[in-house]
Amino acid sequence: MNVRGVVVEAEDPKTVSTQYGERELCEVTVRPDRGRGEPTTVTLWGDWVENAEQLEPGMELAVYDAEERTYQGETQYTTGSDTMVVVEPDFIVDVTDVRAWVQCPRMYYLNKIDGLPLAYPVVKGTIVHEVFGDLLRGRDLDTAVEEQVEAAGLELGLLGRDRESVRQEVRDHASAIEGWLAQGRLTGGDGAATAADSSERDFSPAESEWRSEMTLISERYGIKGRADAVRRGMPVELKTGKNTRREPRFHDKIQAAAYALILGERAAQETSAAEMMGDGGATASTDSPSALAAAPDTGTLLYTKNAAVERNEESGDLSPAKEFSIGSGLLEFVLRERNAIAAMEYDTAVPTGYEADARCEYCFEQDTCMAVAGRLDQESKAGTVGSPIPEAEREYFESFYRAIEAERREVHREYAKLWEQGSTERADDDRALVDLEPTGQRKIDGGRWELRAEGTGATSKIREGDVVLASDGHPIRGDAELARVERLGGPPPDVEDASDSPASEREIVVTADEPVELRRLDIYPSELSTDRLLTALHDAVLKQPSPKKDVLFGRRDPEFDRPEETFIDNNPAQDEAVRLAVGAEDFALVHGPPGTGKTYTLATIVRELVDRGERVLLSAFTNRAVDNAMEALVEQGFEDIVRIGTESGVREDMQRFRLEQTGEPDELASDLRDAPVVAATTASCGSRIVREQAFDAAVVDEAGQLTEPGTLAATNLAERFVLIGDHQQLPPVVRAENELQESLFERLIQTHPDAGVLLDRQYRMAQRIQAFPSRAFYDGQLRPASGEVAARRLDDLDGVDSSALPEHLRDRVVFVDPDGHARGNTNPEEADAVARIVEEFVSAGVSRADIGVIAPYRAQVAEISQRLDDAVAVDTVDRFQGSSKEVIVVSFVATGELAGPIFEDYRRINVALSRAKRSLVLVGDADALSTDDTYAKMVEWAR
Ligand SMILES: Nc1ncnc2c1ncn2[C@@H]1O[C@H](COP(=O)(O)OP(=O)(O)OP(=O)(O)O)[C@@H](O)[C@H]1O
Repeated sequence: MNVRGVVVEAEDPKTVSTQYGERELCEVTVRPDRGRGEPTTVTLWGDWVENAEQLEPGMELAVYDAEERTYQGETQYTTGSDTMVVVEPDFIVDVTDVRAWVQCPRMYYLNKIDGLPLAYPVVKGTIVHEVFGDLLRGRDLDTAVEEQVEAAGLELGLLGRDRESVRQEVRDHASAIEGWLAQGRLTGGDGAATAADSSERDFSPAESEWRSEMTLISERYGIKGRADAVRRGMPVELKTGKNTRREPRFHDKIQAAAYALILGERAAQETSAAEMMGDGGATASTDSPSALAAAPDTGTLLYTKNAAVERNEESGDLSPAKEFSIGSGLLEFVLRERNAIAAMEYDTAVPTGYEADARCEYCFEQDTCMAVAGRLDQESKAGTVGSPIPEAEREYFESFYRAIEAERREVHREYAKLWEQGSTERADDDRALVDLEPTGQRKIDGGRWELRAEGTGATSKIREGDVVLASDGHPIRGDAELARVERLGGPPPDVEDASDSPASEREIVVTADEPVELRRLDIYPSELSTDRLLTALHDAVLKQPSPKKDVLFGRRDPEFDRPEETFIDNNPAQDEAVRLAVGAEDFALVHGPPGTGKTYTLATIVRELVDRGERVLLSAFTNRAVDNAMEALVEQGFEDIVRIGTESGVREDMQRFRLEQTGEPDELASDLRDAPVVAATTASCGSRIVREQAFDAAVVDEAGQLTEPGTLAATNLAERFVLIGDHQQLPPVVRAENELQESLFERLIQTHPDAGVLLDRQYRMAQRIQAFPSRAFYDGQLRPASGEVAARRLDDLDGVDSSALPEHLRDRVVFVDPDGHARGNTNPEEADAVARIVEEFVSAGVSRADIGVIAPYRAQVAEISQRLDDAVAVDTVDRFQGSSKEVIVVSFVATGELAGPIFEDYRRINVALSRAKRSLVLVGDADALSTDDTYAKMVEWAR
């Protein structure tokens, strides 16, 4: 029997005498059904009391395989021998965090706020893990070592390591693995070879029951992680350290046992699914194994350094592989520790080290731990050093820490949707591509797999280059692998005339470590960006010098030493912006409404800074903006740029600037170190590689779209910074509602208006088009940059004759009410009208590539796309930010009473309305729109 509910009360533990002696128990009252059900009592016995003591009203508690009894007519539950208790099951704890927590709760916390540094042991560890995966996939040892060391070229170069010595070291580690694998191949691996096992003699590892790098997510226990390998259903973990004892280290066992817990859950699910199939889809048989009983009973730790230890120096057990048995006691312990983390995180508390049996004397993190505790005024078992930072800074740290953790919970909600939502619901929510038809798979370089399938033509948030969960039907319960999306529809690159093969238009191609029957792709919720926000916050508050913090915290005004020069002679505001940016001793802010030459000004700023001998970090929220800024630099004749990014992230014409990570360490490192301009997204600024770099100035575009810690990721790396953006356009993309929604740009422009310049001349919209956005969003300060811009008309375009348009479409701004009906997030009549309007413009001579259609919802985007040629760009506002078209058609979808601002936020409507140069057509229900003040004014303007 499973019970799950919201904790109403947890009583104090009591000790009672039982037939087994004195035992502790704790009674917990929960309300099932997320707090809506009638209260019921669950009695937690023995070791589970530890978790009961951590409970607080409001937390969720799940008790699996509880025993049920009736007491005075009331049904009660109690823990029995197979029972597993989970605190806050929706909080998804990473396996490596459980391991760190068991070592020391403060270690868990420090790892979380400081991230992994660029350090040789970390890089070597990654290489050895990659080689391990390669060996499992049947690759030759020398090739694998060679290629993986090569692939880490840049990191090794930055660490001053030469390739040959690293190769040697990795080979030593890898030969331990290979030796062990070879032994496994001969004997079946469990050391108890039998005649039957000899049939396996010729199997290469790839063909035996090995899975490398298995992504495991548990809906039952709220744990996730990536097991290095799973062999015959049992976890294998690789450690690049040495261990000359017979037994694996305790916290290493914890990690393997945590995977075993999830593997047990999967095995039990598979059994019950198989049984359900067996009895024709009826109920699962009651004697299917419990998840606990189905967990593998053995784990293996591979200490690869053991093989390289000098035998005459060390005594002890030098065999690299150490097996250990996993009993239910260990699995329960792992879960209790996981629960302790979830309970502490419930109110975003900070661990002290007293929560578990931390031993500080031998801890290599002791100094850091004491310093962090001292500066943030935290309690720590290790003690503290130094004096606390100012209170305002501590408050800032704490409030952003909480905000980022709230965001993390939202990411966890995304995980939960993987099992809570059915496949259709996920597809409707744009989180998955379902009903794919597998069309083939083949092995590619490096032993990886290319998987292909035919899509249904449906769209989702999944994009090429994304890492997704590829599965045979269910991302958690089915066979699933992390995969990279290589292609999503469109003609295959090697077929010139795709019209011969219409099927290929829907072809989906992904690559993965292991083959999966490709039937479904799901968005993989990643905590990477939340992790990076935390490290940026940590670096800003704990690592930045005081003078820099003084301006950030308003203790000092930013200073300027403006040059007298003229930089841009035809636009005074832009010119002033460059002067301000070049003369900034702390920071400068450039506020650029749509089309006002932000990118042009930014490129001038970067060039001028470099001319003055400064090293510049050029950053922005999206890859697209980074590429655009680079393009503007190239147009101004500046090419000395190194671009950090993945192949799929960087635009084709900017690939030539991209820094390869693979190759000769020295060369790669100096390519990066010597570059006067390094360009990277703010997310990449938090990577191990960029986080190590230092700059004189950071120039950040799209700063209005960045959270405050997101901006800090870039500004932390430089002495001074220039933020360019517009807080009246798209705000930061965050899920939680808290201070992350306000950008640093917006905060600073409000507190230090003198440090900012408003670019007030726009080079895009005809005067008639700019009128409303200028009035509604920029206090009427926007004006056309020239008479030519103000007077823009369709007829100026080659081959266009606006008199061929129907009368009602001839004005520069028009409103069309097609009398449609919204159905959910679509409005088919409106989609018909949009398609007709687009065709009218095409008939009047406008090229399809010059027309853009914007709709508030992806469903309506899909609805309209079906009716139009691919050459017309149809998308949501977010995808249009930063671009423009000659003609823009906006579909509003909504009919009836408006529930909110349709485009989520008025800033989005500003973006939508300001993309058009010569013609803007608004398609919507005038009555519905007029129920909202802002829209009413817009309709009035457009009519
Ligand atoms: N001072 C200038 N003199 C001449 N042309 C300019 C000047 N500033 C900008 N432009 C031109 O105006 C156009 C818009 O400039 P840019 O792309 O830099 O605008 P933006 O503000 O970045 O646009 P968005 O709002 O889309 O981000 C470009 O074609 C650019 O070359």
